[in-house]
Amino acid sequence: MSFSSSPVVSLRDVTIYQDVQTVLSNVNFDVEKGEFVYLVGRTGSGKSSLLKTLYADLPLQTGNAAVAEFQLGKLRRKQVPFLRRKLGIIFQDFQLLFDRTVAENLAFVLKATGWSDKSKRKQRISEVLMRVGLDAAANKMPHQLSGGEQQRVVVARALLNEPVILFADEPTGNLDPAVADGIMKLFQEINNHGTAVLMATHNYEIIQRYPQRVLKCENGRVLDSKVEEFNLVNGYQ
Ligand SMILES: Nc1ncnc2c1ncn2[C@@H]1O[C@H](COP(=O)(O)OP(=O)(O)OP(=O)(O)O)[C@@H](O)[C@H]1O
Repeated sequence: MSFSSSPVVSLRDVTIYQDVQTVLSNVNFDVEKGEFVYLVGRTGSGKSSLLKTLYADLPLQTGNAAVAEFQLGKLRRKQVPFLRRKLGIIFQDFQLLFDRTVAENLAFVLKATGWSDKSKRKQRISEVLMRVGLDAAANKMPHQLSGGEQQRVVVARALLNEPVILFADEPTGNLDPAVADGIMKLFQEINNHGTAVLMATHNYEIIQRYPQRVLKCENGRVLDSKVEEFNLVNGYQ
């Protein structure tokens, strides 16, 4: 049995590309188990490209990176679903299936990730919906829910397989401040239960209200508040 304490994310001398364009270079950082880290930077600075590389949507071409104990440089296409099962991924646009109920949206993911027992699926769906405060919404269609409630369903979906880390790209982007705050509280609670979070955001107020370590994409580099001081304020446009 192994009780590994290796970081959930570890990058060494990584270059992030979009096609042949270099977006970020010399990227070096770790995210430890249970850590909460923000990712900031102006629009186009490379936040989404970095996240996409971490969940193997963009290939790792240069440097070494490990995520949830998978070496990204050596990852074959057929291994990608196994990596993704260890991750929770949350986008700004909700990407729910609008022709299915909330429970069916969640069941779809469970079936695709090997949950063959129907009663276990049902049980897990009710657990995650309870966790995000939406246990009464299982049989509703997504369009019957508010934007904030839809985002909670997305968070519930990301929690289905008990991920070691949540990657969230602007999860509060389209939400009004009070609803965004509710989503942040949910993230904090999930983090307090041991899931690491790496969250890209343009929302300076949220970082002020819930201060955590910050990684900042700037001029093709990633700065880390853990190792150096930098100006936070100009990373949000
Ligand atoms: N699919 C793509 N094909 C080619 N270039 C892309 C693609 N997506 C992004 N880029 C380019 O890569 C660079 C980084 O973009 P990225 O989306 O990672 O930035 P970001 O920091 O997430 O921006 P935003 O805050 O606006 O989401 C930009 O120059 C962008 O134009």
